Amino acid sequence: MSALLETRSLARNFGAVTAAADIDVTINAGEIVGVIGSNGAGKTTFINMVTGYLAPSSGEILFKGKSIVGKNPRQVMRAGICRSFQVAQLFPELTVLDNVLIAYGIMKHKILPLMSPLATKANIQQAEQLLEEYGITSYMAETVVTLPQGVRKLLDIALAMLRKPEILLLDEPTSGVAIDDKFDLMDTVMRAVRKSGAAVLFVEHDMEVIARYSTRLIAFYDGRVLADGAVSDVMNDEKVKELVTGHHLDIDYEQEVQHA
Ligand SMILES: Nc1ncnc2c1ncn2[C@@H]1O[C@H](COP(=O)(O)OP(=O)(O)OP(=O)(O)O)[C@@H](O)[C@H]1O
Repeated sequence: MSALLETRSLARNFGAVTAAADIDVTINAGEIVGVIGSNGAGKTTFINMVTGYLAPSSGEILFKGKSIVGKNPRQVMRAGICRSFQVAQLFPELTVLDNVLIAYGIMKHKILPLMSPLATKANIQQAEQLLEEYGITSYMAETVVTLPQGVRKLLDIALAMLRKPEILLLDEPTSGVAIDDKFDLMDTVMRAVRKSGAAVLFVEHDMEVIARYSTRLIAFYDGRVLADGAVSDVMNDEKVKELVTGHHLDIDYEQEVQHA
């Protein structure tokens, strides 16, 4: 079976700073790949390169066997790779409904159709369905700026899922979300992901979230892949413990994964 996404010797420098070096990562259909790494390890740089927001200095990115290096973010998105951001990319002064309608408008017409109305009955119905799937219908009339962080994150991810991507890349989906709400948010996202069949790569600092939802784990350190494999193997890797997670954690990763 050929990989859905494959990077080969992917690298990116910013002047003298090596943000990514020699990154060989493969994602297969249906995988839920967690990514960990301390601040500055290169996780966002990796996502930015794969989604066309940042040009690699060298290396290759293959999606279903074809190079996507040089494609812009919109082309990558249309090809089937969508993403969310550490800080949700939404129109903060507009309502949740308006944000969804604009996303639909851009998706259907490629550019925002200024002359044709977005708020048609059919579009609103579709938007309501989407918001219902993510459990945020009650926020429909609220402006984004007033939303709790978890709802913003869900909305951002819901909009990324609109295009029915084959791969969804999530950059810290639970950052800034209250501890009690993290699992609810991830349960909602994973339910939608399972329904769509998309593969997921998600960057996450919360090890309990990683342990519960990942089917595989990659640890980044200093712009490189330090370890890649089964969650329990990576978490028990001595280098990962020393350089990424520290020795203090006491989570039974086997148990967590089995019960996710
Ligand atoms: N636009 C940029 N210009 C200069 N240096 C950058 C730029 N973007 C990232 N870097 C540097 O590249 C390295 C990797 O950064 P990156 O944001 O990918 O790390 P990260 O693992 O996502 O960190 P965090 O967990 O803090 O988000 C860091 O040293 C960072 O300072």
